[in-house]
Amino acid sequence: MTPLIQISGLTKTLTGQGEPRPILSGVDLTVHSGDSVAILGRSGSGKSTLLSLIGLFDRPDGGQYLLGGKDITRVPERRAARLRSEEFGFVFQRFFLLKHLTAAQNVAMALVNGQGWAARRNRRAKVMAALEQVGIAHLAKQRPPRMSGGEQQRVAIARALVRQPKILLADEPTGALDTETGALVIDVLHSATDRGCGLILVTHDHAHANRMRRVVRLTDGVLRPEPRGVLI
Ligand SMILES: Nc1ncnc2c1ncn2[C@@H]1O[C@H](COP(=O)(O)OP(=O)(O)OP(=O)(O)O)[C@@H](O)[C@H]1O
Repeated sequence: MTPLIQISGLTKTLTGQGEPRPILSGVDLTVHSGDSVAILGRSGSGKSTLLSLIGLFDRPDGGQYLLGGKDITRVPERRAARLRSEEFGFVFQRFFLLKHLTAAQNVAMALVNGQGWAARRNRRAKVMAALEQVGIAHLAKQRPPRMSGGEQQRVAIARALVRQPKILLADEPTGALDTETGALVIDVLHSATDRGCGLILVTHDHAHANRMRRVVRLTDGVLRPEPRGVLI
């Protein structure tokens, strides 16, 4: 079966104010439908940089990136924007919810606005299904300031899932949560893979990483498999 994501020899050098810094020097990564991969690595090793390339927020300098078998290594921004919204769901450490909107309204923000009663009914059904999927349908009318951190992150995950993305990219999604709540959020993210979604999780938490099918470590600009049980 064609992999969802097939990355080979990806390179990226970042040019800030100082000298250009090679961050990725030949990353290989293949993700299939229903796969889950945790990316570990010390702070500054380039995990977020890699995720931004996978999520098409930026382009690599070299290597190849195939999405569903199609070469998107140098995709122009217009098509990248469409792919970002149609193929990917994003979850970050910060929840980025609008405080004055309810949970359901926050999730609905991710859907294209359609006019008329049928479009509204369809949108509402999708929103409720996404909230149901993350276990907080009962909080649909609640606003973020009255929700716990874990509940807010689940709203953010529902927002990422409502368009039924093929790939879920999560960058430190438990960074702002306590251990127990974080584990629950990892459960919710992982359950998306049961429906065929591919999940890439960047985390510092070894226990959370160990919940994924595969664990890799970004060191010296390349991804290496992390032996199970040697997570320190
Ligand atoms: N736009 C940029 N220009 C120059 N350097 C950058 C830029 N963005 C990030 N960097 C540097 O690139 C390196 C990799 O950053 P990145 O955020 O990808 O690491 P990370 O592994 O995600 O780190 P952390 O675990 O702390 O989030 C860091 O040293 C960072 O300071």
